[in-house]
Amino acid sequence: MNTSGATLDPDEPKKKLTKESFQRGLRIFRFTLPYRTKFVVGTVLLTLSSATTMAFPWIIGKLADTASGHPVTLPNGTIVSINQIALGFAVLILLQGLLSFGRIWLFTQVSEFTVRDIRQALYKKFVSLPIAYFEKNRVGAITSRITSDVGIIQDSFSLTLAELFRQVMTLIAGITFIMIVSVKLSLFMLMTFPPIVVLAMVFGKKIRVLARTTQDELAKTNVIVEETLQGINTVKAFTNEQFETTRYTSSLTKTVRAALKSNLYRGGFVSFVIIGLFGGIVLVLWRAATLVQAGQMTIGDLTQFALYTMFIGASVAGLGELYGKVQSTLGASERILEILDEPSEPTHLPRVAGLAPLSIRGDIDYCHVAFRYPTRPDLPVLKDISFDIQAGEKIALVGPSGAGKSTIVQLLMQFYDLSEGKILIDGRPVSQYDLTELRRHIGIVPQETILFGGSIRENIAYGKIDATDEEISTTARKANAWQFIESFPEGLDTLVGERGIKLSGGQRQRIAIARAILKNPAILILDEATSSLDSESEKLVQDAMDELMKNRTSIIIAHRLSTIRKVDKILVIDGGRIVEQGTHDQLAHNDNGLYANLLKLQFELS
Ligand SMILES: Nc1ncnc2c1ncn2[C@@H]1O[C@H](COP(=O)(O)OP(=O)(O)OP(=O)(O)O)[C@@H](O)[C@H]1O
Repeated sequence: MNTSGATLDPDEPKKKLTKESFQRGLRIFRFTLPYRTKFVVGTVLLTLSSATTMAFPWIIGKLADTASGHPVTLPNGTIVSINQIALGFAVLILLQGLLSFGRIWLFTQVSEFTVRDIRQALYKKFVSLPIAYFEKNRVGAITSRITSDVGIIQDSFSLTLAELFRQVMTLIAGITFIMIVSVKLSLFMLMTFPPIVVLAMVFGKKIRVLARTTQDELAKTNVIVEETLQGINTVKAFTNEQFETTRYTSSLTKTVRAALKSNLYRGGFVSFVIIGLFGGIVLVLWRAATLVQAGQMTIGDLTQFALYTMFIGASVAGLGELYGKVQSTLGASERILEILDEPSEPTHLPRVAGLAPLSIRGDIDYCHVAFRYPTRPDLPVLKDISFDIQAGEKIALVGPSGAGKSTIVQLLMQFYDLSEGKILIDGRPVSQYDLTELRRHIGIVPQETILFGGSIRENIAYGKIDATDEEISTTARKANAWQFIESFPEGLDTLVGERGIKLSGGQRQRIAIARAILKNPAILILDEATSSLDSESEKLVQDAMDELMKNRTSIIIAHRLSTIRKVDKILVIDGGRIVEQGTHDQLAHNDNGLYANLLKLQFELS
């Protein structure tokens, strides 16, 4: 392991090779089933090409014998000349080239198609997992499943498997051949192997531990880069460039120290392999030479023996490396399968055939709802929340930060299961609705509008994927967005930049409103932005929201109390409970009430 980071996987300890992990890991092979014909033909080609390679030392031996006066005689008595052997050799090499090409082409196809299918299955699984899953797992760790883990599987289908197969074949065939050539010499040679293998395993283990330390250190340096670049404004605002550079440098130094230590052992290992392996070969050759001298072996046999011994040596060394790769592959495949086995949300995408489209009036009823987030089970966020909204009514949730307002509306979307109580829509518990159908009828304008990196047109059409241009422009007008869209030279085709950074906050909000208008939901959730806009944008956004709320059941999470004077009912939330409810006028006159206090506070602030 060097510091290139190419094999960086900080969270992923390699799996121990056990029977269970092997069996579990092999389940990834079900993805190759559709391409099994290609896989089988590829394996046949691989077998043949390995067999041709194994014939090389044999032919070279025969050439040496013919040259030294021991020609090959066919069963019918014909003597084979050097030219004929060389011609046969050339044909074999040609064949080997063609077989290798076929094998690589077929295995590449199998690996590319399989990996595409695994990525597809993973992505489909990601988007269908419940929100709670993403809160329990870091997004970086999840995305590395679809990138680095799948990459490891790809390597293993295109290279590792073939290599493993070839090395094992080489080892078996090599040992068989040298046994045929000279049993005595083979036993002598094989005796030198066990000590080398045992020492190599001890070395290998130490190197793995050190390589992992290097990976961990490297991961830490990457975290610093990521953190500081994401928060570059904060770094600059606090003039901490020098501090961060020093922090990064000291982390880099640790990485380099770890990498050097790891590579010291690695270098030692390589020189040990060279000395051990080649030393062994020299020892065997010395023994073989004495046998030739004593007339117990021909020069051809000696040549064959030496070449097969080198093949065996190379395959033993190769298998050591492959062992590590097989471990990584099994680990990666287990992690991928773990995600694929996660239970999805019970959505029905696309729509179930024959299911009548759901129509919703928009009556909402919260009955004694209590809730704790799955990631923080000891913190009751909502306690006994009960209220009802008639279809078409508008209600506002107000209260201090962290009171539980956003949580209340998230539960309506069924992003989490309730801890206690129930929520009814049109008199039916939300849990009984088809999740996809239900969410189709709920629109949301979130506090922080996240736009996707495409054009304004695509971002508005996110509310209705098949919307026509006509519908998009009408909607943009209703959302008070048309004016600024028109002022851009590229109009609807203007690209909004990553997460919409090329637009102002007010413009982003109006796009989000347009999106929601296009979706045309029966129930609407408006999570008011906390950051205030200038009064002109504020008015534009407010008017757009009013347009959006027409004829829909609307829940507004309000931060600016001035915007909710006209709503039918205000619920004041504090500490996960409804502490007051009523119209603006009723609550404003309750002098000791929280609402009246909040109102006073905002008045003073403004
Ligand atoms: N995904 C989450 N996992 C765990 N706890 C959460 C999660 N989201 C919110 N909380 C906690 O739940 C409580 C209520 O949060 P919520 O976002 O509902 O408050 P809010 O009233 O909407 O606040 P604000 O006005 O600041 O948006 C807070 O204590 C918060 O820390």
